[in-house]
Amino acid sequence: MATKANGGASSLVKMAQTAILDDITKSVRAQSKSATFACGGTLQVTQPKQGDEPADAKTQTSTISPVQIRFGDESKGLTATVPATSEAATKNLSTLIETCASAAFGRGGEDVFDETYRKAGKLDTNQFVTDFCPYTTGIIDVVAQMLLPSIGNKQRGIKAELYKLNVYSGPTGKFKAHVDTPRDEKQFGSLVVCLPVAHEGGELIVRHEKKEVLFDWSTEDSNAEDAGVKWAAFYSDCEHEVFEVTAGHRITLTYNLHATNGAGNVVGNIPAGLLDPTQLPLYGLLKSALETPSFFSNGFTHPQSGRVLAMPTTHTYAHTSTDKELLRSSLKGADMAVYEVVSALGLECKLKILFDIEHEDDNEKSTSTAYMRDNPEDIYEADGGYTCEEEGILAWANTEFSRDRFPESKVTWVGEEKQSALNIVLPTYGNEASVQFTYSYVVLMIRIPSSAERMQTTSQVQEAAEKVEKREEPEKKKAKIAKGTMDPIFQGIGKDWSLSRFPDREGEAEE
Ligand SMILES: O=C(O)CCC(=O)C(=O)O
Ligand SMILES: [Fe+2]
Repeated sequence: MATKANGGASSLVKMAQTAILDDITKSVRAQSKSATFACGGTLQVTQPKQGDEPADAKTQTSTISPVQIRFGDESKGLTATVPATSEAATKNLSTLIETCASAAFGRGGEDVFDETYRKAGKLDTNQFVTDFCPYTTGIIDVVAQMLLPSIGNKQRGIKAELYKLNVYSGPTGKFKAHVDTPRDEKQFGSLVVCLPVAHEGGELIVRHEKKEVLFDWSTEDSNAEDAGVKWAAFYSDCEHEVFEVTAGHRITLTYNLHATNGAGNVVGNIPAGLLDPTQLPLYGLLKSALETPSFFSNGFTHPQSGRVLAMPTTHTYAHTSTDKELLRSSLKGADMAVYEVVSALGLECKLKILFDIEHEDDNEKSTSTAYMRDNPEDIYEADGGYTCEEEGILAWANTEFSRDRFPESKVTWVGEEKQSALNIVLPTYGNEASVQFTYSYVVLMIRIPSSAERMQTTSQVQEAAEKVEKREEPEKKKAKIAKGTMDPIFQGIGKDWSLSRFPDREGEAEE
């Protein structure tokens, strides 16, 4: 009987445990957002000792030097250093607090001052500078990983924009429940950094659905071991509130967090002007080639005339089976340069994934063929019995094909890596099409129009440019000439290029 009772109790415990685990699993799986809508931490502050070695970039630690805030009118600037460790530092900190104007908040699209709702002081970013940097401290990397989970295998980046310095002072400093107003559609979150200054109360609470997280940064002694720089980041649309500061001063730096494409995902999405492809050495080389009439002059006798340059990439790429956009945006180094340059020159450029498959022919002789595919999963359909008799340049843009199906009259392979590129496929996928990630080289398929087509385009472009130039005022024109004296054609490896680099194989093979 006793055993049975015990058994009953233990199965009840088990049931309860299972229910809790179920809840946890559901909460995690339901939505990443509800599982992690806020995160935070502490950076310990150490006073630099004389003769200290500068921090080693490799050993990123959560320890930082005291934070400095420089403020004040021109030629009357002061520096407040926190934690304040001297009388002079405490005096400057008091001046900083006095300098802060009342902070408003938005209500119905207007800035409102209502101390029952928000009682705080503020400095705008044109009134102070600080040496605190959320990037070098590692905060931004943590936030990116916690709050901006990758889409597919695409990890986005964060632009943290310093917004205000705020002071919530005792006994009644506060900010009642609100959500932050996004300043553009890329703003996804807010970061609050609380400086080591003694205060009581002033907890930050962040709510999402029925969950809430409390950040209590109060400290009696800003030099105490558990003091330090505290931070919290959360999605802007989560309601949050700063409880009353009952004593001391709670001083914060706030940042608006914007999502960016992140390193590794920028190709094809670079904001205008940020990267100038005409400054890349390859630009001059390719531009002067295109301007040379004998460079692939006749093209291919089809309405979609021209020639395709097939350029295997110098790096391998991890890619999912479905997202072609992702593949383009993650091109790196030299491959990225090629893509940006050919796009800047108005050439069409498609990406094909390069696979190498071993076949056994009728005589059991093993051969290997490079297949170019849009989709890694297609490889399984292609393996064995694959024919592509009909395929050719007409379909280059849209269909899969194998390298050996392209006579040199249509496609020219470029790049020294091509042999090894064709031999290397890192088969991280097994024999099941369900495995999502593969690594492979990619081929940049660049369509070079015939020289006639090129000349037409150039003269159209020139005509349009001349028309614009005629309309320009003389001053503007002068400035333009002065700036443009250094033609990119004559820069970098453009100088070394010669026609002999393009043997006249084209002539032989032309149809
Ligand atoms: O100081 C804080 O913890 C939050 C401040 C805040 O919510 C804001 O500035 O919008
Ligand atoms: Fe807020």
